[in-house]
Amino acid sequence: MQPTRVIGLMSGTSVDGIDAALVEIAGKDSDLKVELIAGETYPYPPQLREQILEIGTGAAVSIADLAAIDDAIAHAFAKAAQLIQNGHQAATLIGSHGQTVYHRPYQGLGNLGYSLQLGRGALIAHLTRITTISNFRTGDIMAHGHGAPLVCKVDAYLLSHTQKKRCIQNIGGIGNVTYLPDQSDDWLSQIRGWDTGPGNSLLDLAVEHFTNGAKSYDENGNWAASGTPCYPLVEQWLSHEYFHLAPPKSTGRELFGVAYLHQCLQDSEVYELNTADFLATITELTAASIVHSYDTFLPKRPDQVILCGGGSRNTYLKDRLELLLGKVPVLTTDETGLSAVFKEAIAFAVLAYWRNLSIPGNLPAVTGASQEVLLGEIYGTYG
Ligand SMILES: Nc1ncnc2c1ncn2[C@@H]1O[C@H](COP(=O)(O)OP(=O)(O)OP(=O)(O)O)[C@@H](O)[C@H]1O
Ligand SMILES: CC(=O)N[C@H]1[C@@H]2OC[C@@H](O2)[C@@H](O)[C@@H]1O[C@H](C)C(=O)O
Repeated sequence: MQPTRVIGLMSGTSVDGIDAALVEIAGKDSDLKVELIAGETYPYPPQLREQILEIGTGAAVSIADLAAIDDAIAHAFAKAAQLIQNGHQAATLIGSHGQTVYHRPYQGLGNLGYSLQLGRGALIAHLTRITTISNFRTGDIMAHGHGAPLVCKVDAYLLSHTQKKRCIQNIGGIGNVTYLPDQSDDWLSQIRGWDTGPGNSLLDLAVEHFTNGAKSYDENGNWAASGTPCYPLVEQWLSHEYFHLAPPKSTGRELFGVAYLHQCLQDSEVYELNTADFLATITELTAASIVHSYDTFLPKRPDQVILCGGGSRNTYLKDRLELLLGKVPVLTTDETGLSAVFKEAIAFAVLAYWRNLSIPGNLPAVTGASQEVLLGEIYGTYG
């Protein structure tokens, strides 16, 4: 069978830009093969980014303005799809995650979750003339799932190991893990995954706060590395109920966003921390919450932790994780041959490919859904 050329498009909770991955996909499950032909991040126009962040923090918006923002995001995604194909053979399918602006996890029967991704697939298909699959989270939510994390089944087929138990840890705005047992009998049913809590979201907001918006992240963690974490504060913050909630669980900037950062700043006042110490303490919270969740919710620590997402570039954060994990080696997916920065975009290309072949994309043991379901709505093109 000829491989299928697919574009995966993703903008995550950091709202730093649109990750586009042009890939060739073949196979279905254990024979799944993905080759990255091109990967690029296209920054949002600054005004659009501001609007997205604003509505994400609960600012009032008229329906007309919401429609305009939805379309502006779809235009930016379509442009990314067109640019990534330059100089390459064209794709026949797009998997577009869209831009999450609101996520309310499942809260029990009668209260399905609600997860809103903007950048409608219908417009992306119209603008690119390529069949586009979007709205990936709704199917799982309909089946009483959280609709997140969704990358776990893709991780299973691209990153599991015959003998090693692995944690694939994404550190985006929010952190999420896929626990992959070694490929013994029944390994698929033992896969777990959940959102670990803040990834870079609080750190990015803190850097923006301290630089009056001049900087949006702590490059390589250099600023935090020049400070010292305040451990009593980390302990205090780790008592947040989210960290103690058993999976399935998911979260977003609604919980670990601006309001939470202000709480952290207030909590830190009694310790009279300087800026670097505060950043070191926030970084420590990210690292400690990840390790705390493994120790609380996994049968035992994995043999390897494999990082992906922009946070895998934060060397100080990686060092802290290594220290807290003791003997467990910490790698990045780049070292296994899968791009750490484009892994999520690649995952949505695979999820679209599966949807097109009518293969379910969710793992009920991860999202809490009552069954496997097809993920994504298909938007074709009209003449
Ligand atoms: N060199 C670097 N040093 C430190 N941090 C970095 C570096 N490069 C990227 N980052 C961090 O990674 C973030 C972007 O990560 P990523 O694109 O994986 O997030 P996302 O996909 O938006 O989020 P999510 O996975 O929650 O949806 C940036 O906001 C920044 O905090
Ligand atoms: C609602 C939403 O967009 N959630 C994202 C977010 O970013 C990281 C974490 O929270 C994760 O659960 C999810 O994205 C990844 C791609 C997922 O669904 O697997």
